Amino acid sequence: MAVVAAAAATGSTTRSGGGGGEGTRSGRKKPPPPPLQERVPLGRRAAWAWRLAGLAVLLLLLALLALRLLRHHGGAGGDGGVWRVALVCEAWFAALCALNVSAKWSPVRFVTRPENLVAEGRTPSTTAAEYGELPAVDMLVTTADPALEPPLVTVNTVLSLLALDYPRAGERLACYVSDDGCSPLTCHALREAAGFAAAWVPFCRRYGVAVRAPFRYFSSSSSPESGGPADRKFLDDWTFMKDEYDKLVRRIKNTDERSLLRHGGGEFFAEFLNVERRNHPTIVKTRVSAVMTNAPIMLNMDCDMFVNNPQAVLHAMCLLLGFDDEASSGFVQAPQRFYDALKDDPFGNQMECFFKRFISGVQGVQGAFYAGTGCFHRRKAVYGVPPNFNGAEREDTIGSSSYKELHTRFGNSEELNESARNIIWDLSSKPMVDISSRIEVAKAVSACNYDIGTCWGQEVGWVYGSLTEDILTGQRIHAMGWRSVLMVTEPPAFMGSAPIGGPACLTQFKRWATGQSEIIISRNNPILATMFKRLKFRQCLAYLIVLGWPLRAPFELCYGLLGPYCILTNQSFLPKASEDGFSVPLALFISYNTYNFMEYMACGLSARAWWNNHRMQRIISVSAWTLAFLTVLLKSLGLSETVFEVTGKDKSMSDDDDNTDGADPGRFTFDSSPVFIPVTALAMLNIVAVTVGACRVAFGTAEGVPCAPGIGEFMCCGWLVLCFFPFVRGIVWGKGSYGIPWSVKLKASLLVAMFVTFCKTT
Ligand SMILES: O=c1ccn([C@@H]2O[C@H](COP(=O)(O)OP(=O)(O)O[C@H]3O[C@H](CO)[C@@H](O)[C@H](O)[C@H]3O)[C@@H](O)[C@H]2O)c(=O)[nH]1
Repeated sequence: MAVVAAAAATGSTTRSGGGGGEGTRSGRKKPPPPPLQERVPLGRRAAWAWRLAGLAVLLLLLALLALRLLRHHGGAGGDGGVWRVALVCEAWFAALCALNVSAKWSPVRFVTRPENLVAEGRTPSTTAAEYGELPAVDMLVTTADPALEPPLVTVNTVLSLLALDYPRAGERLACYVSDDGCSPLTCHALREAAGFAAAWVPFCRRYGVAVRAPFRYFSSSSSPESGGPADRKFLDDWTFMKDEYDKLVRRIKNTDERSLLRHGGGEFFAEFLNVERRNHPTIVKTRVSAVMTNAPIMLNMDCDMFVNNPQAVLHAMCLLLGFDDEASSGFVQAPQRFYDALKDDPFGNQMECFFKRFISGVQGVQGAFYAGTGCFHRRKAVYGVPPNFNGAEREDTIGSSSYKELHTRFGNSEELNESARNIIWDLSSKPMVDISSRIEVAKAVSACNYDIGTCWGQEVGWVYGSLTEDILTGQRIHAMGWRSVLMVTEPPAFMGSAPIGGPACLTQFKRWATGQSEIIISRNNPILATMFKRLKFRQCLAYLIVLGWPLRAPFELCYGLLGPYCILTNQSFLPKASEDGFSVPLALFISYNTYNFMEYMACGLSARAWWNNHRMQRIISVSAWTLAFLTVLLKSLGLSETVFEVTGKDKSMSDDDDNTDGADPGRFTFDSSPVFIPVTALAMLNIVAVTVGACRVAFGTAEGVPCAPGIGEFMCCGWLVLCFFPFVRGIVWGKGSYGIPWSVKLKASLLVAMFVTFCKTT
């Protein structure tokens, strides 16, 4: 792992201590300060309408379960076996639905008032001192692979962070970049960017630039809007900055990695070159920044997430400082938003409805989940300190039990222990005169074996043991008794790139699901955290929904197989149209989809976005979640290991010629990965089943064999064929990356043949 520590905006290498104060307070009586945030619950009527709609779907699911229990022989044409399988799957769906109703029961949002951070009577544009003592923030950017994450992407993120609006930003904001790829190119690019930042940051602040990632700023208009002589200076500055940025881009692109290695990649890079790459989040995000700047607040960013709202930190401060009780905001998470997002979310990965409906609901319980990027943490929460920890334990003198405890928790570095003590007991640290004097200490604490015999990775720092370390770490913070807040701003605080294309999207979903299953089967699962710690019961239920994604795979797969199985074996698992019970599954199908559709409408999304997300849910559960489920099963048997496959970021930024392939970026693409086999097989199977069923309807009666499956089974198969349409197209007429490779088709056909044989023998 390589670490580059970049001093903040003005290039200053000094900073004051990170006092976590809530502004200066004088002794004389003053009216209460204006609020920094406002809690806005959903209107009563709207809230009840959603609750009742959710309950209606749940009741219909329960009615279907009751129907199955009453008619356990499966009605006409059923052998009872398929009804029992359907009963188990539907019981699972009902449980999930109940969890969802609970999670969305009391949605809340918070409105932030950064203008009130300024002392009364002043305008937001006044000098830094008028903001009082706002806490320092360490901003931590991670990158891992210079090929998948071009250095220019990281550079833009860093530049946008350095240019944030914050009082005394030069002293109070520090930016760290960790590179698990140990790339000299990334290191070199950052050093080049540091020079550019010296001009870029003042330019952004002087002209109030809205988006401070240069690639976005300069791409939004080919020339600045100017209205006359008054803008002449701006025009000159703009042209200068554009030229400088173009030069920076050229310098970064034209750098040859070998020559960098020959001539040495810079002293910081050399210093950290030998540090092992593993468990980057805890090592770099917490330990290195702790011994250097030790800000009480930490902002975590993926390398492709640039600042889209220059006041993002001020908004976050409203939520970190604006509650009477610090426990209300252990961390503040901004929703993930994506720039140049494809229209109507064809890959179902923009998660707008998820954040607006589900996370807003969870916010009414114990708070938003930690989503890995765009999150402001209190450092003490990351250190595993419970909220309002008071100082009965303040005996921090050498030799006392708390001193020994610090060593056990944080390891043997005196500097790290001192910084931890300052954070835990809210003491202000001495100003850091020269952060470069801490290089040796930083190297010592960044060693992977520094963890041994300490609580790092378990009770302190980011938690090890899952590919989704973000959810796990957030859950641990909640289990300490902290709450969290979703920070919704206009414009959105941060923006990143969402992967496009089938392989990248399904790989990401598979990785997430693998990490989630790792949590659920471990001793870190939310049920234990509720039983033995302070995770609220309903928050635990909300965690179970998300962590249980991969566990849904076997149920969805079984349910998806029931339709074809019944048609192929001439049975039914749903009541016939002529039977009384038919109205129950029909009403369920209509009400579930209407409820879901209305959620998308309420979020201001299109009908197409709803359909794309619905379709992708079916595809993901059968493909990515099924594979994740199997991966974790093999891992728990000791037969395989899980690996973090990094998501490719926006290459168009650094590789202009690379983007010629994407004629239709919204169209599903394929490769020979095993993740495509299950859906391909299921798509084929459903087509076979519908064809066989149609033949039986047409010719079966003439031969005296009545057709047992009814309209329900045909609808199930037809619906799945519609959901899997991108695969059907890929099987039948897709060309190049739009077509499913023969190897996948062959393996899928083999599975279909096996299933049909199985149907024949039963
Ligand atoms: O060994 C590694 C692997 C990844 N990363 C960085 O981690 C971040 C997230 O990786 P990415 O491949 O972009 O994963 P995503 O699925 O897009 O990220 C989401 O999911 C991750 C796992 O839950 C979280 O860590 C992220 O913050 C969250 O945005 C990126 O900046 C990477 O450079 C490393 O630093 N070291």
